[in-house]
Amino acid sequence: MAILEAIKIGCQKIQPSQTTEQPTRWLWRDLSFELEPGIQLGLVGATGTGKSLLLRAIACLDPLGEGEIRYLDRSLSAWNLPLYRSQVIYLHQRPIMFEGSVEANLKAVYQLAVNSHRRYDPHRVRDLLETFNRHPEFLYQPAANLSGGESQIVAIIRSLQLEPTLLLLDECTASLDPDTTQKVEKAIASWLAANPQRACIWTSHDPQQIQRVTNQQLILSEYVG
Ligand SMILES: Nc1ncnc2c1ncn2[C@@H]1O[C@H](COP(=O)(O)OP(=O)(O)OP(=O)(O)O)[C@@H](O)[C@H]1O
Repeated sequence: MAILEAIKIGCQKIQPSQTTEQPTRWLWRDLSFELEPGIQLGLVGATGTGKSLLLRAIACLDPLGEGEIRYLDRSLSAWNLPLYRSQVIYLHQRPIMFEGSVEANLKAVYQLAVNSHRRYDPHRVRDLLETFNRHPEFLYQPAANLSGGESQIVAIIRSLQLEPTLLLLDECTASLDPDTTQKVEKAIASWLAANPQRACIWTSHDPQQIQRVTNQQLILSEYVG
């Protein structure tokens, strides 16, 4: 069974002004695809073709104009949203950090009701820190002082510790050097290999990265209708 299925989905482009009479323009339309377990799917398309928007629609952060997305054979509208979001995690290029230390940021997600059955696992976090060559003292750094790249690392660890089923990686290595980027790619590959029911979707402005990490690609192009 596919983890995710998109059926004839479409998203309208936001019009510059609500008052002027303009024909509806679609970023993408009639888009259908399936994501099978074990797949790393690359979303490919020029700037502004709606790659982030598609990831955000899958994460239920932006509405679709038409069509349906199904996760584990159930329409997104039928899912309990917090439960869905505990399994399907969207990683933004510029992650939001909460106040407090790195460790406080990693622990904060367990305060959400949907994660209340899970426990913060310091051993798992230590292993993840090692993956990124970070000393355990990194946990005590104030999150407000982190660089863009360090914030991305914390956001990736924050997500991976929750063992999601589907990761939506929106240019998640954009602020990282090549060595750290490689470490992220390895961490994602290990997470994927640990459970055959997992999958992820990448967007990246680096075509070589898309070639390197993904085994399927979906090309988005402007809808001409
Ligand atoms: N909620 C929304 N509904 C419709 N259109 C949107 C919405 N949010 C942003 N847009 C517009 O959709 C277009 C695509 O934006 P998006 O960020 O998804 O592109 P992208 O392919 O990820 O671009 P890039 O490669 O630059 O990251 C932009 O013109 C943006 O203004």
